[in-house]
Amino acid sequence: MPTQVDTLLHARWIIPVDPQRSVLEHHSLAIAEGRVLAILPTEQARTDYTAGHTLELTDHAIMPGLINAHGHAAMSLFRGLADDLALMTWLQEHIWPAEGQWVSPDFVRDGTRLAIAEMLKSGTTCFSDMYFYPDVCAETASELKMRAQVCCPILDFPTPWAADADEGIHKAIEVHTSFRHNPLISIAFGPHAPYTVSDEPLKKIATYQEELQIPVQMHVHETAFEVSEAEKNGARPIARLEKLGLFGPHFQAVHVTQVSDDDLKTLSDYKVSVIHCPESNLKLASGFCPVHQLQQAGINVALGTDGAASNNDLDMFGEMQVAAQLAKAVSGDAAALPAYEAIAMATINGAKALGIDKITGSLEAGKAADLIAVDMNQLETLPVYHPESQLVYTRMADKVDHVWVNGEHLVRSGMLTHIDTDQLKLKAREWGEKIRAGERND
Ligand SMILES: CSC[C@H]1O[C@@H](n2cnc3c(O)ncnc32)[C@H](O)[C@@H]1O
Ligand SMILES: [Zn+2]
Repeated sequence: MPTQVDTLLHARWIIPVDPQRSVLEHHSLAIAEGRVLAILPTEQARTDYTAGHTLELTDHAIMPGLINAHGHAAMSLFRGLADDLALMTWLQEHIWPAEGQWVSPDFVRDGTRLAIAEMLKSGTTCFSDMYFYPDVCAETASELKMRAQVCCPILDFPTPWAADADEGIHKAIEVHTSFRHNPLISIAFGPHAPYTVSDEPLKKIATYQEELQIPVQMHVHETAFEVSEAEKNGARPIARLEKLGLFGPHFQAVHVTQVSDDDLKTLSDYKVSVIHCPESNLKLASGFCPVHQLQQAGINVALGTDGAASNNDLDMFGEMQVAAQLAKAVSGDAAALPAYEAIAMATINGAKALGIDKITGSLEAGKAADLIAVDMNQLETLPVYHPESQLVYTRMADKVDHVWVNGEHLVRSGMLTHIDTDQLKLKAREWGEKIRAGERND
């Protein structure tokens, strides 16, 4: 008797992102109760399983859903507001004033919805966020059935979310408590950067991290300016964070464009993950993350888009392509970051960084059914010798036909099944008009 499952997918290729780096041809994937039940040859699957829903994906590659390991989802409403500027000018003269004027729970809800729709449609099934009103972000992700790590912002100075760092820490613990039992959401501390959070709150975060097992994500060594200014005050940020007791496998260092030999050893010794955001680093002229060097030191490197205000999209396929190309240019080695490794960075390495690799990040029996099907039957993808290469080196975000998160079919034939995109566009235009006119109506 064949086993009854919820969904059966017969695919031309499956890229499970397993340690063997296998690409399976003419295989099928069975989904039951939100999880991957089995991956097996299609011929066998047709006799072993029956399903409520069956899809013949004859021209498709199935792979794990992409994990966007760093971003600021609600900033999608600031997309294109301030372009062609260096990080500190962009932040201090444009973005922080705009955030002071516009950020509210409604702004975060509308911006996060817009971002989630964009991410899902382009194959992202899990994102990490760091923004004000993280409770609203977590609620929105959960409502839209998207997996997320939500990092609660902590800064020394007043923001729309908290008066100071102590209040930020206190509120982070409250948000952690509220979402502790949500299967799609995990909560992290989000101390913004070494130059915006002083030693005392950082020590408190280290203590609470250990006690409550809450991960920590922070912008670290984003620019040479950040590092040289910190050195004038006594220490490089990585050395300072180590001394404050913040480092461990739970720590996610975003950007890391500057690394000395000592920095490299510290990150590797403490098993810190690095989140590489190549497009944002290029656009803000922040520097180049030495991915090849980090990987050779055994450091886990994941990928993120950063916010749409510094990118200007949330397309993880684009991020894989730029990461692979940039690694070759920076190291002078065309073998640096081959396509397969770019895919691993955008999937299993992201899951490892976020501490959810037992749940997602690869296609294995027992893991959540977080996966995507990409149409390879396109003028710019044919013929297909190595599907991984096509997925990384050509434009693929608009070829994502199907997306499942936790077994829920959220994108079907390129269309979001549960989100009204016309409504989202209307809201985005309304915010754009208000922000352009500079008028606030609460
Ligand atoms: C703590 S809430 C997030 C805070 O970070 C700002 N931000 C967005 N992108 C970057 C970046 O690349 N480096 C540093 N800070 C960034 C965002 O505007 C919020 O204020
Ligand atoms: Zn960022």
